[in-house]
Order: sequence, then C-alpha cells, then structure tokens
Amino acid sequence: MTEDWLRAPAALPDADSAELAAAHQGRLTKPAGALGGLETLAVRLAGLQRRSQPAADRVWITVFAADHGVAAAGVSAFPQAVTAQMVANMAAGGAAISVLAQALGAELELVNLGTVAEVPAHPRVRDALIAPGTADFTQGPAMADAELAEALAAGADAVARAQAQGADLFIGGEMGIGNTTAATAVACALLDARPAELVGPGTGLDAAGVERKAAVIEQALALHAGRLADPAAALACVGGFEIAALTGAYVACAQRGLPVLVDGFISTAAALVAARLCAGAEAWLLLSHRSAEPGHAAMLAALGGPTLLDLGMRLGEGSGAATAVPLLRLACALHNEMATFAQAGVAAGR
Ligand SMILES: O=C(O)c1ccc[n+]([C@@H]2O[C@H](COP(=O)([O-])O)[C@@H](O)[C@H]2O)c1
Ligand SMILES: Cc1cc2nc[nH]c2cc1C
Repeated sequence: MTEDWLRAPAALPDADSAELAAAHQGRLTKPAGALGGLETLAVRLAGLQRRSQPAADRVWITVFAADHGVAAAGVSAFPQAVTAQMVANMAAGGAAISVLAQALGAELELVNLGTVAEVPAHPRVRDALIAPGTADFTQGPAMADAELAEALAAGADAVARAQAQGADLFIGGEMGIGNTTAATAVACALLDARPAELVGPGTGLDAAGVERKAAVIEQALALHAGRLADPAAALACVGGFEIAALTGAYVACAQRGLPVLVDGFISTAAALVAARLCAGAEAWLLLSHRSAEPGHAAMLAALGGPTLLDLGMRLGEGSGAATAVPLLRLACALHNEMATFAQAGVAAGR
C-alpha cells in the first residue's frame, strides 16, 4: 500500500493547556465536577486546541457522497438514484444537514466522489469524481488501490480547506445508498466480528432484508479474506469512496491537530480505520452520538467510548455530530465565562 502518509502519527494534544483548563474548572463557582461531562469536554477541547479558552464557534462540515456497487445485491430500502438526489437536496438547503448547518452558522460543503446519477452543478458541490460508484464487492474489490488513494486524498483536501478557514472543529458526513453494508463489512474486518453481530436495517430493511444483507457481507468477507487484516486493504476491498474519504479526513485532522466530531454508523467505521492506521488519532475523535443502527455500540466501544448524545438518530449526513455542537458550545461558554470563587466572592468548599 503506497499511502504512507496515513501512517504518520497524530499530533499530540497539549497536556499543559488541558492541565490549566482542569485547574480553571476547579476555581469556577460550582462544586468540583458538578458540570460533569461538560467539564471534561471543555478540558479535552482546551488540550486539543492548545488554548486556555476552547471554542466550537467555527464549525466546518464536509459531506462526502458516493454510490456502492453492492447496492445491486438488494441491501438497501432505497434506490441508488437517491444518493445524487439527496446531494442536490443538501445543496438546495432542504436536507437535515443543510438545516442544521444553517442553524449552527456552520460552513457546509458537499464532495461528490462518484454517483450513478448525475448531481447538477451547484456552488456548494465540489466534484472529486473517482468513478460512478464502487464495484460490487461480492464479485471483486470495491475499488482499485489508486481509487482508494484518490478517496483518501479527497478527505485530506477537505481538512486543508477547513483549516485554511480557521475551523475550530471538523465534521465529516456521508451520503451513499448501500453504505451501511460497506461500513458493516469494514467494521467486521477490523473488529473480527461476524456480520450477524453488526448488521442492521440501515434506511429501513425488514428482518428478512437484514438477514439477506448479513449473507451478502458474509460472502464478501469470505471472498476478500486474504486481504482484510490490513485496514487500508479492507477499505479497498469492502469499503466505499465516501468511507475512505472520511478515513483520510480523520487521519488528516489528527495529524494537523484539528478536533473532529464523529457522526454515526458509517462515520464510525471510517474512524475505526483511521485509529488503526494513525497512532494517536483517537485523541482527536470526539464521539458525538450513538446511532440506532444496532452494530454502532460495538464500534463505539472499540473507540473507547460513550457518546455525547443518544437520541435514536440514524440519518447520517453528519447530522448527529452537528446536533452535538450546541453542547460543545455550552461547555466552552461555561468554561470561558463563569466566574471563579474569588471573582464572585463566593466561599470555596473544603
Ligand atoms: O449514520 C448512521 O448511523 C446511519 C444509519 C443508517 C443509515 N444511514 C444513511 O442511510 C444511507 C445508507 O443506508 P442503506 O440502508 O442504504 O445502507 C446513507 O446515506 C447513510 O447516510 C446512516
Ligand atoms: C431520503 C434519505 C436521506 C438520507 N440522508 C442520508 N442517508 C439518506 C437516505 C435516504 C433514503
């Protein structure tokens, strides 16, 4: 695998900033620890952002879109044309992520890596076309190594744009009919799990559909068994362009020192790959929410974590991560604006 850049280690969070932030939390007018997870969030963000006053004001969202050859196996409740249609809807302002981005004052860009139907040109849509979808991975690898390299680079390019705009936080979203099948296959390869343990309804398969989907993934894992031990090769064999782009973005964020809010099931599969490829990447990956997709919990556990939210969401697009931004903003406001005991003339506890 030629993608050596993926294996460079992550930046180190700044222990001094985190320590100062923790000490500051101890001086604020509340019993120590009374703001619970909001305190740890502010302290973690201070360490990641290397500053005493953490911020989640400038949020950058890139939604990566692509189609999946494995959709031909009947693994989704929706037709593939929906991928391109939803990208157009996101650009026009009508999708959940469009509304969330607008409400947050976040930057939203859409990166089209390759769909079967055409996405009309729009200033928000950036073409990074690799192919009109991946190949059906029950028949061969989803993508060639050169295609994987392109997808990974598209993710890193988005992070460079986010950083150039001074983003405090990066959110990667995805859109791709069939991508819960690819994400499940990638997670099975990385976690050494059976499809039946991680598979779920995605956009809305019934029980028989979920069983069929598990069988399709079993078939793919058997076909590619010889290559699945290497995380990048697993992406090429059973991943998708948008999953690979998310992996590239997460690795780039970790290496460049930009905190990430990870979204749902598909994004977390990409985060698992990023964490395997890039030592120290996990520190940069804040887990936003637990998806209703049943396998998500096991994937989150492998990344060490409880999530900020658990609202039964299962949309993707970056919507769960965007929904967690107000919590981060509140954690920062409390950290940055509360009075200390000394300032307020309040007696400290013992
Ligand atoms: O993020 C999640 O947890 C999530 C869970 C289920 C479905 N999705 C979205 O639904 C699409 C994939 O579902 P499917 O059934 O076509 O594999 C894709 O566009 C995802 O963004 C997303
Ligand atoms: C309508 C629709 C919107 C989506 N957003 C993310 N995945 C999606 C899948 C469908 C089907």
